[in-house]
Amino acid sequence: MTDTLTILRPDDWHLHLRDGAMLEAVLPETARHFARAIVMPNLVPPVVTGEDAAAYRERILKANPGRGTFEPLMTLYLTEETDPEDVAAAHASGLVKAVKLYPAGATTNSASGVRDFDKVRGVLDKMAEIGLPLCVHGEVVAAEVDIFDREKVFIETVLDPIRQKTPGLRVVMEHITTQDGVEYARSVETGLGATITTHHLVINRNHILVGGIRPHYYCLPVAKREEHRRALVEAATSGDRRFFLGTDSAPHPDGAKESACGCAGCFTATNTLSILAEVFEAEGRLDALESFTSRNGPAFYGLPVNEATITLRKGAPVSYPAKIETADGPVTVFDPQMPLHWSVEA
Ligand SMILES: NC(=O)N[C@@H](CC(=O)O)C(=O)O
Ligand SMILES: [Zn+2]
Ligand SMILES: [Zn+2]
Repeated sequence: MTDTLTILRPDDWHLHLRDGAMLEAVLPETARHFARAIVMPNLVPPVVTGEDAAAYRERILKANPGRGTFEPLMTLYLTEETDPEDVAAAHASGLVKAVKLYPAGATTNSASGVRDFDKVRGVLDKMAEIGLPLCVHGEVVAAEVDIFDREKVFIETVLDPIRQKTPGLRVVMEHITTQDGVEYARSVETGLGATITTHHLVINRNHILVGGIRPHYYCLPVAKREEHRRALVEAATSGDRRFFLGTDSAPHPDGAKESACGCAGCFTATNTLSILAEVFEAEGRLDALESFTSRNGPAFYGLPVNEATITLRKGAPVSYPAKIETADGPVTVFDPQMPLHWSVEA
C-alpha cells in the first residue's frame, strides 16, 4: 500500500482571496500548499482595469510576508465597458493571465457583470487574437430557468454561441457541476478546459438540504444530483488534460452564511489537498492526482509546471481547524464529512 505520494507543487486555477483583513487571514491557507493561483476579480468594486489588477496584486504580495514563493495570477472582471486595448496591454505586460466573465446577477458580487454578450464581442475578439483565456461562470440567470438547470442551459444558449462567434477564443468553464459540463468540455479537442472544485467532488445537493438546511454547503453553481457528482469525480480522476483543479475556495464570514439569505461559497483552502487525496485514492487513481492539481492547469495556460514538490503522507486522521479566525469574524472550513488520512508534509 502506498503511504507517501510526492507530486509537483499544486496550483489553484480558481481562487477567491478577497481583500483587507479577509485577504490576510485566508492567504496563508492557500500559500501553505499552492505555488500559484488564478485570483478571482469579484471584489467590491471589481478588478476591472489593468491598473486595478496591478494594485490588487501588490496588496496580495504585501499580505503574504515570509511566504515569498506564492505567485498570484491576476484576472480582469469583464464588464460591458471593458476596453480591449487595456486588456491587451495588461496581458502583454505579463500582469494578467485571464479575463473573467460573470453573467450579471449570477453569483457573489456579479452585479457589474455582462447582460448583453454582444457588447463584449470586441474584447473577446481581441482575446482570441492574443491568446488570452476567458474564464466563465457558466450559469444563466433568467428567472424561469430552474437553478439546477442553469449550467446546462448556459452551455447551450450562451457558451456554445460565444465560442462559435469567436473562433480561437480559449475558454475555461469554471467550477463545472454537471455531466453536461463534463461532456461539453470533452467534446472539444483544444482551447477549452474546465476547472472542478474540491467540494463538488464530495457533496451532492442532499448535503445542502437533508436533515436541515446547511448553509456551509451552499455555493454557486449549486451542487447537483449524485449522478453529476460521479461524472465530476470520473473526469477529475481520469487524468484528461482538459480538467484541472480550481478550488473556488470562497470565504464568507459565518454571519453572512448562517443567515436568512446566506451567501454562496465554500471555504476549502485549508484542507483541499487532504480531501483530494482521499477522493482520488477511493477511485484507485492516486496516480492521476498530479495531473489534476499540478500539470493540466499550467498546460492549458501555457505556463511551466512548478519545480518544487510536495509530499502527502497517509496516517492517522488529519486534524484541521473547524474555523479560521478573521477580523471580520470566523470562517467555517469545509467539512467533507469523512476522515482525512492524507496530510501534506511541512
Ligand atoms: N462560488 C461561490 O459560491 N461563490 C463565489 C463566487 C463564484 O465563484 O461564483 C464567491 O465569490 O463567493
Ligand atoms: Zn463562479
Ligand atoms: Zn469562484
